[in-house]
Amino acid sequence: MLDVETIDLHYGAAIALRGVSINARAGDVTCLLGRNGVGKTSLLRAVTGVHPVTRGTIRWNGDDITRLPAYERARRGIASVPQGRDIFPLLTVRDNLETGFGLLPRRQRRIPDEIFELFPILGSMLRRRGGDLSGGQQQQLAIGRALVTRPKLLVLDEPTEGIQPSIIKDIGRVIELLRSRGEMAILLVEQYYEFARSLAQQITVLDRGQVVMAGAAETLDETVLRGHVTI
Ligand SMILES: Nc1ncnc2c1ncn2[C@@H]1O[C@H](COP(=O)(O)OP(=O)(O)OP(=O)(O)O)[C@@H](O)[C@H]1O
Repeated sequence: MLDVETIDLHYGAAIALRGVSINARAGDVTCLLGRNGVGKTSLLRAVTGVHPVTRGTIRWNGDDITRLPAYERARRGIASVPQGRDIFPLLTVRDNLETGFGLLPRRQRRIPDEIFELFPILGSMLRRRGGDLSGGQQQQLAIGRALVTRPKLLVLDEPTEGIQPSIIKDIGRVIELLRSRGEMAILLVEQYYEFARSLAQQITVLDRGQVVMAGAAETLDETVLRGHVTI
């Protein structure tokens, strides 16, 4: 279980998050919604340890991880699928998948077959360079790469951005499958409202760095929710 408690986050003197709290538990997709620039990516950076918080606490399965470096959080099972995917363009698909091996004990350093069952395209493209893949294929690779580390918290930043509808459906199916096993917490940032709504058990809405709405997806008023996320 992830517990983010009243965090602030700054870029220099500018405040990007103010008193933000959010939880994410195994078996749920927790979706973070909000317009452009409200702080969604900043919250994910705080969780993954890419950017420090200036106030508040982040706990993971009861441990205070607020000051832990990103690699130590990754080692504890927090994996990230970043916005823009960050695929290494000159490395092959296999090499991209293997970049997570450093976190794993030696005996676990193999790519689970399951990743090729979830994303068959990756199996057929293992020797291709990452940069030669389409945007949708790169997104699948980014998710596959995160799964290689056997995460317990999967953090996804706008996985549908710039992706064709058929691959969006595939990605949605994979997220739902991973969730349904009940072993993984999934924290999803999305701008594509219907996609988010169809997957989420919990929803938190940010506006100008603050939480303006939060709760179980079915309890939130659709009209108010849409009002917060549409431009
Ligand atoms: N590295 C940075 N340095 C300075 N300001 C930043 C930096 N990254 C983000 N910001 C600012 O912090 C605020 C929140 O940005 P953030 O990227 O977290 O929002 P977001 O909700 O993820 O937006 P988007 O949907 O566009 O990705 C914005 O005002 C943004 O300009």
